[in-house]
Amino acid sequence: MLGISRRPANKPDKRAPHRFPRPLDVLVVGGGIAGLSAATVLAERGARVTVLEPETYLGGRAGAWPDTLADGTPFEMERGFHAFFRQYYNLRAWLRRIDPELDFLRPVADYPLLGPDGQRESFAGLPRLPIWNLVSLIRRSKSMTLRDALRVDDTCGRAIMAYDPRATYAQFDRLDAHSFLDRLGFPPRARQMLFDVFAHSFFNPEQEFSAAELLMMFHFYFIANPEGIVFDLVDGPFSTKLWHPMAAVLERHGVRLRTGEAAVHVDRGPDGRHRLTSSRGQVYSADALILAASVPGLQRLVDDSPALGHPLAEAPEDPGAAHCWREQVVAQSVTARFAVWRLWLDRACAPGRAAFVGTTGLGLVDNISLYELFEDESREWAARTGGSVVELHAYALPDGLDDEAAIKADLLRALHDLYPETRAARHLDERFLLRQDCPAFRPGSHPMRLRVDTPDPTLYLAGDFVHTPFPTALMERAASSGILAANHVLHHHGVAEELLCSVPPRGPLARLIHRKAHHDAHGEGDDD
Ligand SMILES: Cc1cc2nc3c(=O)[nH]c(=O)nc-3n(C[C@H](O)[C@H](O)[C@H](O)COP(=O)(O)OP(=O)(O)OC[C@H]3O[C@@H](n4cnc5c(N)ncnc54)[C@H](O)[C@@H]3O)c2cc1C
Repeated sequence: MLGISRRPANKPDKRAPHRFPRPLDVLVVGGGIAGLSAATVLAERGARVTVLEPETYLGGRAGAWPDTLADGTPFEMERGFHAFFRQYYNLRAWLRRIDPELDFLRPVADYPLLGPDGQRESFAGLPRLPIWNLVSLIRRSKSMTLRDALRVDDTCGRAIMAYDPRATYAQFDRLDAHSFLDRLGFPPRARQMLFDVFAHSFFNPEQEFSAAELLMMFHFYFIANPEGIVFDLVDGPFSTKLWHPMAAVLERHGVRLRTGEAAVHVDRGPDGRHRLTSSRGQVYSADALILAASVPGLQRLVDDSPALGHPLAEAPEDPGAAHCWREQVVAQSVTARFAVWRLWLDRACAPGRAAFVGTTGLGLVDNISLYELFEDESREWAARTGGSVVELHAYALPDGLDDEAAIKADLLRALHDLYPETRAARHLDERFLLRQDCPAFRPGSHPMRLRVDTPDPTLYLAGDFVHTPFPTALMERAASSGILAANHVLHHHGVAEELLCSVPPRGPLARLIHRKAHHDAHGEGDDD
């Protein structure tokens, strides 16, 4: 119905060989989701893969490391709570390597949104069919009526239903998400409950976030998502449930995992292959190089490696391509800082609390999760002590707010208001992370967005800041771009690509509204 379903995003050649015909050395820079997914696909096809990761653990921003509580309990601390949405097809297909049934994922029955004055919205029980899920949400929402929905600005309302990878960016990339939502004209309460909370989840402040990128996110998470607006959680620490098993899979395929070792310089060896020097002074040679580092890591490496981006033989028809690519790398940036605060409380939260709630209009806080309700380590600790493990996130922190005590005071106020039973709780332990390493999607930045391929046919990029030719975001973009990078290497050597899947590439009204753009775009799903 309405052409809305999961669909292939590429067409692997079934007649092509499945494995590399000759040995191929590949270096992957970065041990996050993007780098590890690229490494898996290439190693499965017979490439000799080495992964370099400066941290002592794998997983990047979804990583976890060992720590010990004040009471002596060992635990794994993470970069923060992560939601695994059902339409993360490529991430899930990759994670099936560690467990074909994905038994480590636990469905979340509901994730309420809480706002000021006791406002509450819920995603439970919505129809799975796209558009009707949104209509039902609006119909039952207390913050708006259907009449309000019919009063929204025509152009902006249509844009939500008509995402198109060309037309949407052409029309809305230079506008910021805040101005777009102003123009949309939702009643202020509904805007706060249904839109602001969503926009904030991508770490970028609304005023500094491309409206086109926000529209792509609406499309990916709501309008074209055939799985329903639901997600799953990992039932244990990411290290034990995801990255240790994934490391075992990779090592079985012969991948060399080099943690605690960063890439610091890349040039060409006398044989014309990539020659990479690591922070430990090791030198690695490779036929292909995949850079799956964070934005600052990529920029540092490119800055310190003047040869990067230049193919062995410069294409005569495009002699400045490497220079332009290097400028594109410089143009990337990270967005505002965010805070993650995990607390071990000496008493339980009230029965009936949700594992995760999104929040809006309550100060800095964006969400609260109760770890003992879904994560085995915290469940055991809570059962033993009678306590509770609470994590609070605050994204897109205002410029200049870097006082840890002030951020904590604000978060605590919200926790006490929403969960009054925590007011009397003692903090038995805590961990506070203040970071700035999520990519910025500034208004007008789309033309400078990096792609997986580069001017050098042996050099590829991956990461959640890299453009993919079908709708993706966050972890799904990291995994998809990693597999795309691997696919480029496979294709270059005549080997069959890995299948990728996607939600529909365009919104339900896109054909009607952007008929010309659609005709120009030829096949489904590829706007390149
Ligand atoms: C608090 C928080 C909550 C989140 N919640 C969600 C969520 O609910 N759902 C969701 O989908 N996503 C969520 N995300 C986003 C998600 O974590 C990222 O989109 C994803 O992990 C990005 O993966 P990546 O591989 O692209 O980048 P990264 O994870 O950043 O990996 C890049 C790696 O490169 C390494 N590196 C850097 N420099 C070098 C170098 N010179 N040499 C070698 N390696 C280098 C880094 O150490 C890092 O490990 C969240 C992120 C955070 C921080």
